[in-house]
Amino acid sequence: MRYGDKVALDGLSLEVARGSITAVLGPNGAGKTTTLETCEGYRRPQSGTVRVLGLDPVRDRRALLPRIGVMLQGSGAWSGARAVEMLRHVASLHAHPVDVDLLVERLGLADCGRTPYRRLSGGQQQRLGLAMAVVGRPELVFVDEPTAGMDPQARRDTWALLEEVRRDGVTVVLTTHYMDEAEQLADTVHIIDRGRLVASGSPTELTRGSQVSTIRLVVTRPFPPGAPASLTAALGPDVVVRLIDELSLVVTGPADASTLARVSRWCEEQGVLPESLHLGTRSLEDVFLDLTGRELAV
Ligand SMILES: Nc1ncnc2c1ncn2[C@@H]1O[C@H](COP(=O)(O)OP(=O)(O)OP(=O)(O)O)[C@@H](O)[C@H]1O
Repeated sequence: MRYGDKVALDGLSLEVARGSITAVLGPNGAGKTTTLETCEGYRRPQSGTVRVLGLDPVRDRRALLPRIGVMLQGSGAWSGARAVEMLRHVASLHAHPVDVDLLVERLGLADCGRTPYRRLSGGQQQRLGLAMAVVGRPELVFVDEPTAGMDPQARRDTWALLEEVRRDGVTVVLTTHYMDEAEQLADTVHIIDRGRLVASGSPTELTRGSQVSTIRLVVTRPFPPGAPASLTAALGPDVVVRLIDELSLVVTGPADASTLARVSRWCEEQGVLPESLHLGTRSLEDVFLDLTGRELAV
């Protein structure tokens, strides 16, 4: 898939199993939205084949549309319409919509039901967009960055709703650049970078099979200058110390109990107070870093 000379998707090949939640994970500009828009029939690829529920999304658009739900980035709603009014209207276009009041309640939109769309907060607009995508009981729903801009509680509510949708037998394809979202929700994750597929599998498949684990250290006050170098010197050459921000860093390597004890001793010597010290396995973010040499969060 190209935009003029710009290659947005390059030989991307992936499948989605019915009834699953599939996450397309990648940094900004990786090609996630283009992938969804191509599946939704908004874009026709210059080469390659796309089938959605066995149909060609461009040629068979009329047959496909009633069977899929789409949540676009930025929703596509009318700015003056009231939230619940708009949802009722979308529901009325479908043969067997879900109960609008229940959906409104479920997504915490009851308090802002009479608010015009343009006055909703970013998170409320996102939730309304999701409600409009699922209200028609689609077989398959595409959701683009469902929790972008939401506070932690709204994110968890959205995750719960997407899991509920999946329990009802609906296939969910979502894009995200939050690895915790993919880890939490997805049965299968496709990691894409610069328009190419770099890895596919369940979160467990992608993160296991390695002796490498991770220590995350969060401190209460900014690290002293030169902290990564001095911690590396204290831990030896087998580990990699990455400063995430002025209050947190990640140690990757044979992160066992003795490394944990040495990190803790280093904190004492440096006069920094740990807020948390967490030993875990590799995250999807680490997998992405291994595969591409770059951070996922950009
Ligand atoms: N209409 C367009 N015209 C030209 N280039 C485009 C257009 N839409 C996207 N691109 C480019 O194609 C590439 C893929 O963009 P896309 O929006 O699919 O990425 P994304 O992974 O969804 O990013 P984000 O997380 O920022 O939404 C990017 O380099 C982007 O700049």
